[in-house]
Amino acid sequence: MGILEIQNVNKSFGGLKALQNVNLNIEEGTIHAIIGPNGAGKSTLLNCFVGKLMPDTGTVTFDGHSLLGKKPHEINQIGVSRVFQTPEIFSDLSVFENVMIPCFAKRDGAFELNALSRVQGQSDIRDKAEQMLIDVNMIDKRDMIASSMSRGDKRRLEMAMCLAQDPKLLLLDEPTAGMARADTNNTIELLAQIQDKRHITMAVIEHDMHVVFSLAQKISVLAQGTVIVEDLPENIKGHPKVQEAYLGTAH
Ligand SMILES: Nc1ncnc2c1ncn2[C@@H]1O[C@H](COP(=O)(O)OP(=O)(O)OP(=O)(O)O)[C@@H](O)[C@H]1O
Repeated sequence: MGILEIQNVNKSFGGLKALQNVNLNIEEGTIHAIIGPNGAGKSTLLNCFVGKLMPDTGTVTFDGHSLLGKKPHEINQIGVSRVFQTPEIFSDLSVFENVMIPCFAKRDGAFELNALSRVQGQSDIRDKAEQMLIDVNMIDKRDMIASSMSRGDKRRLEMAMCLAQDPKLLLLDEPTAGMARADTNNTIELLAQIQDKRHITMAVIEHDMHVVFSLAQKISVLAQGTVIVEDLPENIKGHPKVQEAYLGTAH
């Protein structure tokens, strides 16, 4: 039994079959990479996990709950958080203020912009925000303004904001896209550290094979809307079907 189970998912856009009979199981506590050439259907699949797209047929079940028909915020509340290519942070706020926002939202079920002004005395929120920053090794940067940080540090901050929601599953959509090598390595280290410490399940869509093979414990390869291979990383590299899928589309 996986924490996320996808069965027989199909999705077409007009005459284009973007997903065809997709089956995928993500085991609890693992990092599972979803790879494949451009246009293979990776983002379409991810969008079916977060309530952005409704499959035409099939089921998507997370921790025993069907995700189909649920709104993105409802999916988030049952424990699924998504990390985008560009870190989603509040640029004008400090690192610490950024992390307090999801702490309030988790505690109160919603966040009001004026909540930050009445943070004095809210020691539970402050303690939690501090812990999140310690967990991502950013406590020394708590007073920095978010916009002034490197891409890798912005990613680190965004991860602290995600962790504040106490997710059971993190969906990462090309988390190192456009990063310099140093920031990419920094992000790999961070994700490995988080998984090691918190055993959060992660599904990662990624083109950078250095990232994929550094992190993934299981890899599903999508091509033309179908999962062509699902296996351990050591069996993926030389797999003839994978090589065929990537021929001419090397990244
Ligand atoms: N909203 C849409 N309307 C029409 N076609 C779409 C839509 N979204 C995706 N597609 C098509 O579905 C197919 C799969 O696209 P998708 O973005 O899921 O692939 P991908 O594997 O994420 O690609 P990439 O690695 O380039 O991001 C592509 O042919 C794409 O053009």
